Amino acid sequence: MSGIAIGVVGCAGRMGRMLLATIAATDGCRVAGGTEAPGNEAVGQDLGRFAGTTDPLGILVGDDPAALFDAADVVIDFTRPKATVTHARLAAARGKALVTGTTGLDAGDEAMLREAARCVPMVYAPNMSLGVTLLMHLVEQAAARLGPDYDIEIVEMHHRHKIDAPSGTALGLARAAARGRDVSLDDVADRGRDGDTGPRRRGAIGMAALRGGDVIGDHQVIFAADGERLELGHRASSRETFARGAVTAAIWVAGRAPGLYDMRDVLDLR
Ligand SMILES: NC(=O)C1=CN([C@@H]2O[C@H](COP(=O)(O)OP(=O)(O)OC[C@H]3O[C@@H](n4cnc5c(N)ncnc54)[C@H](OP(=O)(O)O)[C@@H]3O)[C@@H](O)[C@H]2O)C=CC1
Ligand SMILES: O=C(O)C1=N[C@H](C(=O)O)C[C@H](O)C1
Repeated sequence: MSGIAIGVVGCAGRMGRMLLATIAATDGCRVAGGTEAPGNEAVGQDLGRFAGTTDPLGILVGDDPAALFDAADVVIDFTRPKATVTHARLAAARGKALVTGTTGLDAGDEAMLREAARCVPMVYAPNMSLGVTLLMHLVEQAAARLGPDYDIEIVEMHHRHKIDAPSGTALGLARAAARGRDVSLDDVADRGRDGDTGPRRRGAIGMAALRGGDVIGDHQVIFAADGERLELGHRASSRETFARGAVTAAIWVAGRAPGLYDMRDVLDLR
């Protein structure tokens, strides 16, 4: 069979299903298989059910990620932080490329990803859409030009099922703004205000998270000064935009040198 063989871990999830459908519809690649954790009711069912194809794909959902890594050239992971760390270790052990869009990883999880990426190529990005990748670039430039008289606030809204806050994208945008100002985000982040907060700290980068309904992903970055406000934003109206970015990343990363890449590398926006 021809084309890059792409496996999907977490293939029955919201992004997993969209990824299967996108791989099946994209020239130059094919579905190598998919997994869910042992005990998940999707295990043993035909992948076509989750890809939304009219015909079965003839591949069953598995629960053994090592077998999937062996069958694939690249694996895409949109799961949970601890599962992502396991998958990154497996990628390194099996010598296969990994694309991961999972958010909510802590500093230790990210250190594990960097370690695994010493052995294999890996793309890790909190938002795989072209629009958000460009937005991060624009936010960095705006933050560099406007300086600390412009208070930076980031507002995000997502569906009621989302389990991490602020979103990975909001943190990525905050990091981009901090880069633009040449400061460390850890020193200036203000991740949610409540109660007797006192006045705003000069130079702080604020983040606020809203949750509700079926919102796929809205992000707004506000630069508020005396007399004016600049607002840069993005609204995702379909998960397809993330899936297309992830499949583009999978095709791009296959056969690259080991290293930890992000969507700026994939889309040549460095
Ligand atoms: N970078 C980007 O562009 C985007 C990133 N995301 C991120 O992707 C992640 C997933 O989002 P979403 O698809 O909405 O979430 P879902 O909960 O719908 O999907 C996650 C899937 O992974 C499964 N899973 C959990 N643990 C394992 C494991 N060990 N092995 C295999 N499968 C496992 C879950 O199963 P179970 O339900 O049984 O736990 C579930 O089916 C989140 O972190 C989200 O923030 C989302 C959209 C875009
Ligand atoms: O959980 C989601 O749905 C999304 N998560 C990502 C994030 O945390 O930034 C990206 C996207 O906004 C959808």
